[in-house]
Amino acid sequence: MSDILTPDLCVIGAGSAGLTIASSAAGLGASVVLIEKGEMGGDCLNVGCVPSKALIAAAKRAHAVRCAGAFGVKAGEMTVDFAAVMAHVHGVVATIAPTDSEARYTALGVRVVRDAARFVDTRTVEAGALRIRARRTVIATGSRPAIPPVPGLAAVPYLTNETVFGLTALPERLLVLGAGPIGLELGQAFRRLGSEVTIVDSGPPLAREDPEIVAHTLGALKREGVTLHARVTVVAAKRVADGVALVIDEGAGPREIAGTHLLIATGRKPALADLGLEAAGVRHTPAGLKVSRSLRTSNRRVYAAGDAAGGPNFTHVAGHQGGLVVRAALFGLPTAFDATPIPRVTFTDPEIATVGLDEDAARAAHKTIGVWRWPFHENDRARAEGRVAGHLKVITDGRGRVVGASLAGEQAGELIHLWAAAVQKKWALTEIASLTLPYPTLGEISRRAAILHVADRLTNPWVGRIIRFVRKLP
Ligand SMILES: Cc1cc2nc3c(=O)[nH]c(=O)nc-3n(C[C@H](O)[C@H](O)[C@H](O)COP(=O)(O)OP(=O)(O)OC[C@H]3O[C@@H](n4cnc5c(N)ncnc54)[C@H](O)[C@@H]3O)c2cc1C
Ligand SMILES: NC(=O)c1ccc[n+]([C@@H]2O[C@H](COP(=O)([O-])OP(=O)(O)OC[C@H]3O[C@@H](n4cnc5c(N)ncnc54)[C@H](O)[C@@H]3O)[C@@H](O)[C@H]2O)c1
Repeated sequence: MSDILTPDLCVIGAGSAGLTIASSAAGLGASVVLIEKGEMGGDCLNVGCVPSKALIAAAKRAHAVRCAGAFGVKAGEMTVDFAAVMAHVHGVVATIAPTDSEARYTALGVRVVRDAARFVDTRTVEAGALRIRARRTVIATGSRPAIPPVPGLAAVPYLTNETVFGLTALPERLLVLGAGPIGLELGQAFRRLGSEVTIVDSGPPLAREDPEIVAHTLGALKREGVTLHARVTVVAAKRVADGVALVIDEGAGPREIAGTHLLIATGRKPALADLGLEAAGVRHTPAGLKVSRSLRTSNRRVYAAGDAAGGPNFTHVAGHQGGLVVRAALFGLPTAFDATPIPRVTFTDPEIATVGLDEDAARAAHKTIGVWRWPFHENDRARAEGRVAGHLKVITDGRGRVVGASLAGEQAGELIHLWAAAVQKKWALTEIASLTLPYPTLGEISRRAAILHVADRLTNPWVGRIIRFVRKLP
């Protein structure tokens, strides 16, 4: 007979969501069982954010060496040692791994079970020889690459984020299917490391972002030699002598583009297979789980968080949702997940960062809006660094409160922090205009955009009247 555990909380999946939930719940004194069938740390640590950003960091160094001549620095002929690049990537993963490890979570008081979990009834989860009958269970099983139904694709070798970081040799000619964050981040990184890169998408690149912002990154990719075919029909995939070919149609009939390797980056699907959701009474569709705003499933004892809950698929969203689930599951407190004020960053060069409403959504939500832009080429630090591509775009409501911001440019992922605070705390743009910020920094871009709004207000006829009145005073 199997052992039965009866904790307060059973968490399935030790990725960003599951780890946040397990550590916070254990820290609050709850008894927690955390079940993981693969690597502790999930996608982000092992095959997602961490290795991709480490690869991007190596590629950035290669690019900096190539561009050094513009600063009067001659570096000689540059070579990339791909094995050493991958050693750096795996080294970064290894340095972070102890934070997410079984040993650390056990020390925090969490019972870690290394096995596949599945529901056997509405309350009980089975993992190997164990049965866990918890007060509340959380599905934090993440997502897997969604493989599109392109004819012939199943018969050709392809990479996904789950295998690309295992490459031991630099792909000579890399085809990337999908121009979302994964396709563009990895496509640019491989190009900088020396691959020929062609990216293909059936829609627009980075469709969720503002096209005027995305344009800066697309310009950089083109200048660096990445070929992009957007809004094309992908007819088929097939094997060719030295690799793989995609048959695409851009309106003039089908034609073949070939590569030595193919990377599929066409989105994600929640990882829900073999979880016994029927036995659990957890309703779901092929698109994912049905969850309420408080992240509760159709079974009142079962919650979901992170990619498994349907996204948006970001580590900080998984962590944020984890916090909400702990509040709801342990304390019965009301919670509601709202994706709008959560920022996101695409780590291309230039980076793209966004928070809140875009211009169209703001127009739909507010009677009047303000749109304020400031370009990087007007910033002294950006000029000194030779990093002048990009601009900031800020959206305000009729009362001058910040409802959204988006930018492409150097360190956009850092610069968005101020705007995330402004959106989340409902600051007026005048508050940012009134800040005194250090010179010369990229962050001054934020204040310059905000000052435009103040200047606009100063053209108000009332301001002239006040000045004329004050003039008359002794
Ligand atoms: C290439 C790439 C780059 C990314 N870059 C970024 C980035 O820069 N910034 C960002 O915010 N986000 C990024 N993301 C997204 C981020 O990785 C995910 O949003 C995040 O990992 C989701 O966390 P999670 O806990 O929901 O799922 P996961 O991290 O996927 O964890 C789920 C865990 O559940 C386990 N599991 C599944 N089923 C079972 C089962 N039946 N029993 C036991 N265990 C199970 C899995 O093995 C896995 O370890 C990136 C993703 C990819 C693919
Ligand atoms: N910097 C980050 O935070 C970061 C980085 C990487 C991934 N992620 C997360 O992971 C998620 C998945 O990333 P992604 O880039 O795989 O997905 P995505 O959904 O963002 O983009 C997929 C792209 O593939 C295209 N596509 C889909 N089917 C296609 C087909 N049959 N033929 C051609 N093109 C097709 C879509 O039009 C889309 O542009 C992201 O949405 C994001 O949430 C985040």
